[in-house]
Amino acid sequence: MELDEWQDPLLITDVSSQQQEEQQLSLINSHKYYPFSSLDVSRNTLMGLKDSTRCTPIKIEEGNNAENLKDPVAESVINGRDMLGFSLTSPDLVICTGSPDIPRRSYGDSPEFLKGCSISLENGIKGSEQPPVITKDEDLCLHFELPSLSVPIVSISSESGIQFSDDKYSPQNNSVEVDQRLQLAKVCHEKELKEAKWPVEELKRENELKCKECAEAWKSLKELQNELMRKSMHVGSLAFAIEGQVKEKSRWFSSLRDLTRKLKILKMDQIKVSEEALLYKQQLLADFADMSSTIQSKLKEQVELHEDLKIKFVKGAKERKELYNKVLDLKGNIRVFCRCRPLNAEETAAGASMAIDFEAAKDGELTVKSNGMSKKTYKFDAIFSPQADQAEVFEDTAPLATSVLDGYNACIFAYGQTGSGKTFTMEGTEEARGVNYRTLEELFRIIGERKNTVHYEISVSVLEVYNEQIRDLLVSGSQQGVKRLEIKQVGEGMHHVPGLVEAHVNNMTEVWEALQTGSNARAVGSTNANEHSSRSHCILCVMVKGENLLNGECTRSKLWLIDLAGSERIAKTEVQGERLKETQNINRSLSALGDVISSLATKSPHIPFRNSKLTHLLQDSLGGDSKTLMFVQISPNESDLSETHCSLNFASRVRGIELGPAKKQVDSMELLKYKQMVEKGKQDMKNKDFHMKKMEDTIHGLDIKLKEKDMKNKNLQDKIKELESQLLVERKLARQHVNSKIAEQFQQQLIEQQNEKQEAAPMRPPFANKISVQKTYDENKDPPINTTRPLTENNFHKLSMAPATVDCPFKQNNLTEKENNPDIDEQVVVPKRSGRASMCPIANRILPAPAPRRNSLVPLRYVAPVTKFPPSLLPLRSIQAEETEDAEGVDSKCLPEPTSQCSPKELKSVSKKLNSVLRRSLQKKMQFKSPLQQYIRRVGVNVGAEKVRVSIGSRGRMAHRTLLGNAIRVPKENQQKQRWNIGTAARAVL
Ligand SMILES: Nc1ncnc2c1ncn2[C@@H]1O[C@H](COP(=O)(O)OP(=O)(O)OP(=O)(O)O)[C@@H](O)[C@H]1O
Repeated sequence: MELDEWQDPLLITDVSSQQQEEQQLSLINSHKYYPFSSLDVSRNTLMGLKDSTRCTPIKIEEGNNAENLKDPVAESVINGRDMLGFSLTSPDLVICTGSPDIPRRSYGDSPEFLKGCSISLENGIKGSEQPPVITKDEDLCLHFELPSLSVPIVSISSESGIQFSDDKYSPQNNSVEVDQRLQLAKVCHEKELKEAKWPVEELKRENELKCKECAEAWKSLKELQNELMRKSMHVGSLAFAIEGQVKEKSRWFSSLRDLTRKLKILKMDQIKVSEEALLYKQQLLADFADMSSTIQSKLKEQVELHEDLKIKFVKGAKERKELYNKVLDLKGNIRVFCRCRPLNAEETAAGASMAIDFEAAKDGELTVKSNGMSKKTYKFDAIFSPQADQAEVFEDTAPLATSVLDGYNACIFAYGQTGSGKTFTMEGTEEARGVNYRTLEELFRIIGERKNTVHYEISVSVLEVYNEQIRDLLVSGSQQGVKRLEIKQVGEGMHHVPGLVEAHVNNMTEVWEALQTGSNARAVGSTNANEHSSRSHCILCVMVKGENLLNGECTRSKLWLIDLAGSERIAKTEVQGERLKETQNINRSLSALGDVISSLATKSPHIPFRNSKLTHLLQDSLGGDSKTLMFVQISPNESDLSETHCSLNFASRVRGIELGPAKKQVDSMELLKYKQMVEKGKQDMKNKDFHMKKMEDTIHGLDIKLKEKDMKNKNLQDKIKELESQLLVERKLARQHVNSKIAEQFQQQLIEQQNEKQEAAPMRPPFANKISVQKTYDENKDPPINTTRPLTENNFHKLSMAPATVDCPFKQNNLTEKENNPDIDEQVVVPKRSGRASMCPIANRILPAPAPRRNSLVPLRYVAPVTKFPPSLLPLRSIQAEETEDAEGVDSKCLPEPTSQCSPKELKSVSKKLNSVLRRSLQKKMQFKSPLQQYIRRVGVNVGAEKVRVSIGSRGRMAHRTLLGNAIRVPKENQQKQRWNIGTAARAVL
């Protein structure tokens, strides 16, 4: 038989020859085609593989049998290769086949497949009652030729079934029938044995698969356990965060408590301060009234006292003036001081001798030598020797300045021969100021002393009488002579020169400038007697306006300071021309002065004042209402004795003149007095108003302070209210956040549970239908896998993931209502849906009993459900006992109701409600910006972990924690059993 004939259909007609076998093997090795493998008759094993494109040839080797060949076949099957295998052992023909059209798993069903197609040689080779099912479309004709066993070639066809290909193999023709029958019997036994082993093998195989599935389940269980651990750790972290929030909350509460305490203290202080301010205000008003009356009375007394003092002062001043004037009057109306100049250098050089004796000068007497005659003694008011300086001279002159400021007219003039020192005495030099300067200086000094009582105005005029003409020396030279100055009488006993410049002076600097101006403009000339002889009468008029601030008395007085021109003998001085004329005018005016003095001395009814300009100007001073002082200047030189005697005689006559009492020059005194009194009254009223205003300002300031304190208190109260409202809002937000977190976890668990179910359905065979397998395990004493063991070993039960944990999300509005209305009775809320995620894929989800409302994140204690889970599918079975024991301390009202009490319809509705609550919770969570961010931003105010209500704020009560409703404090022993410490607030477990 050619090998090519085997290709299609494959047919082994003679496999007995070694040559053919080798050829087949060679063909197999060459992969050209694949026969039904080789045939090893001695070993009664035949294995063939078909379909060169999809089957892997299996070489039959010595020792292989059908059982041994199972593994490679199985391996081949596992590798996904379709095969068609046959196994023939003993005379029985056992056909194990598979085709590309038969699924791989049908391999295990091959006995079913071959049922009815077994061939027994014992009662003759015949076909089965039902031909083998070969689903391949094409006819498959298999021919087995077993020459060694004289096994007929079997042809298997989809149409005809098994047929013997040759009649020579019929039983009738078999020569070794007995042996074969024995062998066939043996084979039959073996076949039966094999058939008995086959299910065992299948069961083993299935056992292995189940083991693998169990391993996978164990692995998934491990993963679930790890996931559960992660969740637990996450819950722990959440609890830790909540603990932090609780601490933060307690800190807030403590700070709020401090603020409340401080506010209370501030309120008390404010009330105290308000009361004090009110008392102070009332006292102040009373004091103010008392003080005002006291001030009024004191003021009145002071005013009266002031008036008395003023009157007394005025009276005293008046008396002083009168006394002083009386003294002056006693001393004489015209006082005469005699001053002798020292010998000048020329005279000293010429050997002139002193003609005047000043031994009795202190007594006002001097003795003058006379030519061949006895000495003559003159008596004057004061005698100043050549050694007397300017200050000493002015010392006795100063009282006149006081009289001028008191309102009296005064006149000081210097008389004497030329060169005797008149100008020196009146004007002086820069180093030695004269009477003019010193008198004005004294005036300003006294004005300074009296500035609080009397207001003075000083003005000066400087003029000269030169050649019987009045010249204003304060007018510049170009304007001199433009206007003729005349003396006019402006009132009784008052003469004035209209047009005369009156320079207002406020200090000595201005006085000095005016004096210098006048001195520079004065007409001087050189004579034999004096190099700088004054050729005119120089007059400094000081006008004083005084206003007594106390009594309003006004005075207007004048002080005449006159430096007369020097009298001289024309023959002696030998003047001529203009100087002669000047001298004549000077002598004429001095003669007129002498006449006036004589008239005054003789009390003539007519006083020839108007005989000269000089006497006309001095009329007010010499007329009787003035105080007059004359300096008679004399020369000590013997050669000037005659002039000295003339001067002293003239002075003696002047000294004898009685001018009468001086008259005070009062100016509109009454009117000014009343005016001053009105002003004084106004000033007093102003002072009183000022004091009243000051008092009102003080009261107003106190009122402002009181209002500020009220405002501060109000602000503090507003802040506390704001903090309270903020705390309430944050507590609500935090509670919503926690609830949404729990709802999210629960939803996640449900989703994972559903996913696990969906994944487990196609992958796993129906375990429920394989209970028999379990029994097989029991029979084989193969210990089943205890799925609860890992959980027990890990002590997972202590995490207490109780079913009631998922009950938190529902009734969120009730939480808020209850939070805001703690008086509402706690109502037992039927959970919408409760349950736990089952870790067993084939276990039905069993709804737990309705749990009470949950307000805490603390994992609730596990309560054993009434519904019994299959023992092998309850990994928490060992936990239940412990948790039940732990739950003994919990109020029985808090325990969930048995599930058996809920009908399926109720459970369905509860489940729907729970889903809706979860969905709303998730939606709320989605609407939140970020609860964690809010928590971080709001510095962690914890809420929800405990039903706590804190009363703070305006009532001033101390904040305290109050357990509401059915909140129960867990004993410390049970708290310590908990592995998680989630703060004080979490100890209240519902
Ligand atoms: N008491 C004195 N001590 C020192 N020197 C004096 C004194 N009196 C006058 N003399 C000097 O004598 C000189 C003449 O004085 P003064 O010019 O004052 O005289 P007089 O009387 O004003 O002369 P006349 O009338 O010509 O103006 C001056 O140089 C002056 O310094």
